[in-house]
Amino acid sequence: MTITLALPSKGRLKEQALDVLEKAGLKVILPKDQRNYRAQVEGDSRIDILFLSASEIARELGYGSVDLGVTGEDLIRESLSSADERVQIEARLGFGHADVVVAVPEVWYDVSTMADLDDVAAEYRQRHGRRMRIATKYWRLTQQFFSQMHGIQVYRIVESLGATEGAPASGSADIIVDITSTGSTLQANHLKVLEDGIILKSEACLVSSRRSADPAAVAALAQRIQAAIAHG
Ligand SMILES: Nc1ncnc2c1ncn2[C@@H]1O[C@H](COP(=O)(O)OP(=O)(O)OP(=O)(O)O)[C@@H](O)[C@H]1O
Ligand SMILES: O=P(O)(O)OC[C@H]1O[C@H](OP(=O)(O)OP(=O)(O)O)[C@H](O)[C@@H]1O
Repeated sequence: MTITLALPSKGRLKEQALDVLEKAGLKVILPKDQRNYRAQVEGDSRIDILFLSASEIARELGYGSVDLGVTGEDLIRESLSSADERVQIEARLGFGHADVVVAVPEVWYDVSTMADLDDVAAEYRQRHGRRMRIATKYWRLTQQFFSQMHGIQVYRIVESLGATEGAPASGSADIIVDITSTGSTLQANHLKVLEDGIILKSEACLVSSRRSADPAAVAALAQRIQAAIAHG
């Protein structure tokens, strides 16, 4: 039986994911044709490597169609309901660090906490004739954080698939929930993170599916990678 291990096909997580595997003695033989999304590990035919986008990896782990994968924790928690019942985080990999945060315009001088934002949201309709709008691609994390954790119910999510930080200035939303690492994109767009507005501190993780057909083999492979990380 083979194990399917999914790796990011592009973007910021790809190279470091390959490096981690190499440290564990798993050298991925990259296909000559960049559009071929399958690969093998040198000297080990029991592992099938599949290159997918980081968010697809999260979804496929949830379905159980891949056994093990490397992706951001933000994408795991956003893409899967009851994530902990469907997947297990086997290791935090020490790269791809980024926080999912609530940010508001810097000029909202009276707003520095979620409690302040709750006050604003409550008054918003009266003042502006509509609900406060939040631009994000993180629907699930936003709803959990606002509604369940902070009891804020009066808002509307405006889906944003890119350049989210530009939404308040362009007028398509009032505030945002997005990922930040250096903070420079927020700063350039005159947005500030609320003091208690960190929803999730994310990093790249090695994640296993709880629906795998061969849990013992998956656990053994995960452990091999964990051991390599532990030994630097
Ligand atoms: N500065 C950053 N901005 C965005 N994502 C970051 C940053 N630093 C680390 N990450 C992590 O990288 C992930 C995005 O990875 P990548 O850029 O490869 O994906 P993508 O091309 O946006 O993926 P997809 O096509 O699946 O949406 C984020 O979800 C997060 O876990
Ligand atoms: O805090 P910072 O270091 O400024 O990083 C945060 C920004 O980086 C990402 O966008 P990116 O430009 O990489 O494009 P993306 O939307 O395709 O991820 C992310 O969506 C933020 O906008």
